[in-house]
This record gives sequence, C-alpha cells and structure tokens, in this order.
Amino acid sequence: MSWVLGVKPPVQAEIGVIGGSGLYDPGIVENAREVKVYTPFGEPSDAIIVGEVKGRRVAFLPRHGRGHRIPPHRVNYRANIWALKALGVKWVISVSAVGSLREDYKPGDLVVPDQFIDMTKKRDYTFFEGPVVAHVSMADPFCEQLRRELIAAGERLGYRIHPKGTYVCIEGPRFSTRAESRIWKDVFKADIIGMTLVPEVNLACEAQLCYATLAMITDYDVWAERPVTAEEVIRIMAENVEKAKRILYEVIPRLPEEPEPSLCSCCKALETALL
Ligand SMILES: CSC[C@H]1O[C@H](OP(=O)(O)O)[C@H](O)[C@@H]1O
Ligand SMILES: Nc1ncnc2[nH]cnc12
Repeated sequence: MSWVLGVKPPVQAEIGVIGGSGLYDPGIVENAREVKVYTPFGEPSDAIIVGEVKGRRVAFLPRHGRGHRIPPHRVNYRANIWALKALGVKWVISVSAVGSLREDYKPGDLVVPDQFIDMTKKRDYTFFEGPVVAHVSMADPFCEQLRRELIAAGERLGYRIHPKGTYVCIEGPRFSTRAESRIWKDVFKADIIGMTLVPEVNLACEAQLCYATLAMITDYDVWAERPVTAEEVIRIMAENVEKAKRILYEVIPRLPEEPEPSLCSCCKALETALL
C-alpha cells in the first residue's frame, strides 16, 4: 500500500519508532501493515510498519532500511521525519547503537542522551531551505518528558541505564582514529559516539515532534586497547536488543496523548524560530 504526496495517508499513528543498527523489526507491532510514504524530500529508508502496541498506534521505520542497506551519511533523514509527521506521529523514540567514551558506560548498558555535539560534515540539516528561514533552539535537544519515560522504564525493568550523556555524532561511515577518539573523550568530554543522531534530532525539532534517543552501548570505540568493528556492534546489539524492545513495550502504552507543557516545549519549537 502506498500514500502519494498531497493525499491524506490511509493510516495514522501516534508514536514513531526509528530502529537503528540491529533493530530492523521490533516484533511488537500487532495488526501491522506496511505503508510506503512519499515525501517532498524523496523516499524514507523503507516502508513503514504501522500497527498497534498495547492499543496505541505505532509507526516503525528502520533507519538503515531492512537488511541495513543505507549507510549513516546516506540516510534520507528529512524523508524519514517528514513521513512520520505525515502519519500523524507526535512522539518519536529513536534507537541507536553507540560506542562508549568512558569506562563506566559499559557494553550492554543503555543511555538516554541529553546533549549532543555535531561533528558531521555534509548532511541536509533543515526542512527550511528558504525563502522561509528557521533557526530552532537546540539548547535542550531532546524531549524531557520522553527521556524521563525511557529512563523510568529502563529502571523498572532493572537494566543498567544512564539518565544522561553527551552523544558526539561523527560523519562516518568510518570509525574514528585513536587521535580523534581521544579528542571526543578527553577534550570534548563526550560520553557516547555514533553516526546518526544528527540531523535526525534537528529535523524532529523542526517538525515539532517529541523526540528522544534510547542508545545501546556496543563497544569502547577506539580509545581502549581493542578497536571497535562493525561486526562487534551488530553482535553486541543482537545480544542486547531484547532490552530495547522491552523498554519500547513498557513506554509506548504510558505515553500521554498530548505532551505535558511544563516538561517539554517540542510542539512549539517553531514559535520562536521562524524569520
Ligand atoms: C553498524 S556500526 C555503525 C553504525 O551503527 C550506528 O547506527 P545507528 O545509530 O543507526 O544504530 C552508528 O551510528 C553507525 O551508523
Ligand atoms: N564506536 C562507534 N563509533 C561510531 N558509531 C558507532 N556506533 C556504534 N559504535 C560506534
């Protein structure tokens, strides 16, 4: 089934889940149907799985496509966020595999980042290419209400989950050199590293979506003795992906229909941003 630009999508969803490396199907969506969405920015990474999780309407999109066909620098982030917005999504939970830049954030641990540092180089960062110009605030890039729900769910399930972390986003697709990794760790004092948060988070903000990331630590990057490999990321993610799925299953039914204004202003991000 497909939805052509300009026509109201035949199905709607409230909660979007973007799956990262190792999470191509959450396996928790019931009565699922695949929806192909076309956007002014081209095609999203894959058909979107729309269905129900504990009575809530959910749209799931694998960021790299099924079979992991799309590298981080070629993901059509604008189409992905646009498609979720077009389906009516208000909340977006993004799941990502990340490297750790500190000893006490161990492989298998979860992190709900609260800040990021952008070291990407050539991506499409905005929906507003002119003549309408927008400068959204990124002071607090993630939805605080959604962050709290993710942290609380992880704690209830007894997982090691870190409630804060600065995610440094590199361009990829290569991993960092040891010299770069020391800069992220010792100079920038970032906590985790990945390749996909930017511009997904920027665009979610421009789309006035409540967005937060559930990051799974898969490795110690390259500052430790043994350098990370893609094989290691996928293997550790496979061993721990059940944790992410359980958190999704726990969080989704608890999300309110509307965000709480005292906790987040994601839905108003454009009020002070447009010129
Ligand atoms: C497969 S190794 C590197 C790859 O994994 C992470 O992706 P995602 O955030 O989608 O889980 C990282 O950012 C790289 O894209
Ligand atoms: N060490 C690392 N660097 C960049 N992206 C990653 N994704 C998972 N581990 C990573």
